Amino acid sequence: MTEILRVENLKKSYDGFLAVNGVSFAVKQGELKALIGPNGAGKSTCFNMLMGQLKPTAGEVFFDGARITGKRPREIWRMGVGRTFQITGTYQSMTVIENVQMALISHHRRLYSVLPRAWKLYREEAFEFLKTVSMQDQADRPCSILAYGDLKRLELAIALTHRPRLLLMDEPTAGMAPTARVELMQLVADIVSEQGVSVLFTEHDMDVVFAHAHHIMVLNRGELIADGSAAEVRANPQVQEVYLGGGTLFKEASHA
Ligand SMILES: Nc1ncnc2c1ncn2[C@@H]1O[C@H](COP(=O)(O)OP(=O)(O)OP(=O)(O)O)[C@@H](O)[C@H]1O
Repeated sequence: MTEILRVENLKKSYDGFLAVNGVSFAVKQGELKALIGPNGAGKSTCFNMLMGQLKPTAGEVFFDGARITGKRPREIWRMGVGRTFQITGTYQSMTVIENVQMALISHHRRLYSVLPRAWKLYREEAFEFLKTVSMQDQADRPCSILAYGDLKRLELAIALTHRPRLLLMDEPTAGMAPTARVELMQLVADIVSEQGVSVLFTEHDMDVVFAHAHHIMVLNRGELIADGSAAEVRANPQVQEVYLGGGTLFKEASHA
């Protein structure tokens, strides 16, 4: 499989404190890969460097073979790296489909020229994206009355309008009920297998991680201590040591 993302010896220092310390890994095309680790391990710092929000202290990031280290977020996004956030960023005053239409208008770079007739544009295309996340029945509902899980699905549809080849998802299921979490990640897994998009996600819910990720990376105190299949990661003594306190990894591992 082709590599879509390559990270080499990435480091981030905050006033001398190495929050990310020499992290190297790759994400392949069509891969659903998780980055896990205890609180403060450096996951968000890592993500923010991949997306251009933070400048690395050292190291390199390549997307589809092109060096993207130090590029601005918008430039990286334009190249085909999408992102979803922990806090959803939809326009509450608009309907579901209008939010997707707005994203499509932005994708086609037509924001200012089309505003007077914006609500007629890309409606059919927007509807197709809503179908991808099974929200076509909610197209004309205002976003302000959506359930949280539906907002997350809408956010996913919005991220897909930019046709990313790599999607970075920072705790996609945070704040959701357990059943809704598994459903959302099943949807992401379906999109990965149907569209060949790659997804890298951080997640605290081990049910979600071990049920869906093709490969799992474990970060601890800024260093990558494991990168492999679910079975390999569970069997890793260093990972076991890190998770022994919370025990979450092993609770889920026992009925997988
Ligand atoms: N702007 C900052 N200035 C100084 N230290 C920071 C800054 N941002 C993060 N840190 C520290 O860097 C370390 C890694 O933080 P980071 O938020 O990347 O971890 P995380 O794995 O995403 O944690 P969580 O799972 O709690 O979100 C932590 O010790 C944190 O306190």
